[in-house]
Amino acid sequence: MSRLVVVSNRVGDLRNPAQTGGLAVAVSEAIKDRGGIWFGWDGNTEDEADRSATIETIGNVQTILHPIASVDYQPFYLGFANSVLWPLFHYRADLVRYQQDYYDAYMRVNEQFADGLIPHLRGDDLVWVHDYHFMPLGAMLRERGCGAKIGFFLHIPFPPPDIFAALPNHQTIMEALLQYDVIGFQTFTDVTNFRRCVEEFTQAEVNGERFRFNGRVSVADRFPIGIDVEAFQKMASSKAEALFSEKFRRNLVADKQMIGVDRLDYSKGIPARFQAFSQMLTRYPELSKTVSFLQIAPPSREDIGAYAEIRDELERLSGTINGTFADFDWTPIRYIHRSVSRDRLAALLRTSQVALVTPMRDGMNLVAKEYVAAQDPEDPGVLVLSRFAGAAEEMPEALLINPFDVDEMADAFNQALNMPIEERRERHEILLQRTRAFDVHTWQERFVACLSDPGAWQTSIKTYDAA
Ligand SMILES: O=P(O)(O)OC[C@H]1O[C@H](O[C@H]2O[C@H](CO)[C@@H](O)[C@H](O)[C@H]2O)[C@H](O)[C@@H](O)[C@@H]1O
Ligand SMILES: O=c1ccn([C@@H]2O[C@H](COP(=O)(O)OP(=O)(O)O)[C@@H](O)[C@H]2O)c(=O)[nH]1
Repeated sequence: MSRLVVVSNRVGDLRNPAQTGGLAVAVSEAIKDRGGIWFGWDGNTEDEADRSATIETIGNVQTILHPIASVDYQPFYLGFANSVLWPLFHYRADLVRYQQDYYDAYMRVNEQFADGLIPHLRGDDLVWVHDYHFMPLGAMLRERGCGAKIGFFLHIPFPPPDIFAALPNHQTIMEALLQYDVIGFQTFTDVTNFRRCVEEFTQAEVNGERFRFNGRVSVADRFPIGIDVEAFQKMASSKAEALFSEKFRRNLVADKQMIGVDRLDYSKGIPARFQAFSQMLTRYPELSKTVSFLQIAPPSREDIGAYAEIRDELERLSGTINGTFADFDWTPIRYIHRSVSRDRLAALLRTSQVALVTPMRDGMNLVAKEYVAAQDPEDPGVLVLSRFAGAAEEMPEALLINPFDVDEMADAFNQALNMPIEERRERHEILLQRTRAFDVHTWQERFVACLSDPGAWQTSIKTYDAA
C-alpha cells in the first residue's frame, strides 16, 4: 500500500479533542484511519534563530511541522490566503485587499514548503495537498522532480469565472492546479465552476471532468467531506456529557434552545441570523420566553479588519436584541466568543431543539453534519440550513433557507420550533442515513482511491440517491 503524505497549513493536534476548524478536525480523523505523514506549518509566528522542522510520531502518523518566517506569515496567511483568496472564493470580491507583496509571500512560502517536503518524499507516495493556502505547491514539487501522484482538495467553494477573474494571478493559479493528478472539491457547483474556469482561462483540452494540459491529464470530482458519525454520536450521548447537558437544561429558563456554532467569520452569516432571530420574536410574540438562542463563535483571524468588524457588529446586535426583548427571567441571546471542546459541543448540540447553520457561503460546514449525528433519533431536533452551504447539496431534507432573506429565515425558525415529531423523525432519519454514507472515512477512501488510479476513476453520479 502506498504511503499517504498529507500537506496542509494547519496540522491538527492528534492528541487534542478540542480543536476547532473543519479541516483540522476532518483530516485528523482521516489520517488516523490510514497513517502516513502530515506536513504543515508549525503554528509559530515568532522568529527564533535557525528554526527547523519539528518531527514527531503519534501512533501511525508522523507529523512534520515546518516553520514560516514571521516576515512571510503576515502577507502569506493574513494577506494572500485570508484577505484575497478567502473572500474571493466566498464570493466576497468587495472584501478582497490585494497587494503584490501578499502574492510574492504566498509563492515564497509555497516554494519553502516544496523545498522542505521534497527530501521526505518517495516515488510511490500519494501526496494529498489541502486547501487554498497551497494551490501552487503541486507544480513546485513537479519542478523539483517529484514523480509521485499528487492530489489537491479545496475545502472552500470554487467561484465562477466572473469572480475568479478578479484575482490578478488567476491564470497562473489555474495552470498550477492543472499540475495535480486529482483536483477535488466539496460540491458539484464547485466542480462546474472549476471546469468553466479551465475552459475560460487555460489552453487545456477539456473532456468532461478530465483536462489535458502541458502533457499531464488531471481529473476533477466532488468529494464531500464528512464526520466520524459513530465517534460524534458517542460523545453526544456519553454519560459525563449527559450530566452536563442535564445541568445545562435545568439552568435554562426557556423550554427550547436554538444553537449556532461557527468560527467568527463573515462568511458564516451570523449577523443576519441574529437579525432573523429578532424578527422571529417580533413576528411571533408568543415565542417570547419559550426559546433562547445560544451562539458559540470562537475568534478567528482577528488581525484582519473584516474579522474585527464582524466581532463589533455582533456585540452591538446581541446587546440591542437582548435590550429590546429580555426580561428579568429571560435572556434571548447568549453569545459566547470562545471555543468549546468537541465533547461539550456534542452535548450542547444534542440538547438543542434547532440548529442554525446559515452561512452566506461555505465550503461544506461540518457543524450541520455534527448536529444531525448528535440527535436522539426518537426526538430529533431540526436543522435550518443555508442553501449556500456545501452541505445543502447532500442535505435537502433540512429546512433550507436563503440567508440573504431575513424574513424567510424568521419564518423558518418558527417552523422549526413548531415542527411535529413525525416530520422531525422523517427528516432526521434520511439526513442521518446520508451523513453516515458520506462520512469522513468515505471521503478519505474515495479521494485516495481516485489518486491511486486517476485514469480509471469514474467521476461521481449527480445525485445522492445512492445513499
Ligand atoms: O485555519 P484557520 O484559518 O483557523 O481556519 C479554519 C479552517 O477553516 C476552513 O475550513 C473549511 O473546511 C471545512 C472542512 O472541509 C469545511 O466544512 C468548511 O466549510 C471550510 O470553511 C479552511 O478551509 C481551513 O483551511 C481552515 O483550517
Ligand atoms: O467552539 C468550537 C467551534 C467549532 N468547533 C468545531 O470546528 C469545526 C468547524 O468546522 P466547519 O466545517 O463547520 O467550519 P470551518 O470552521 O472549518 O469553516 C467543527 O468540527 C466544530 O465542531 C469546535 O470544536 N469548537
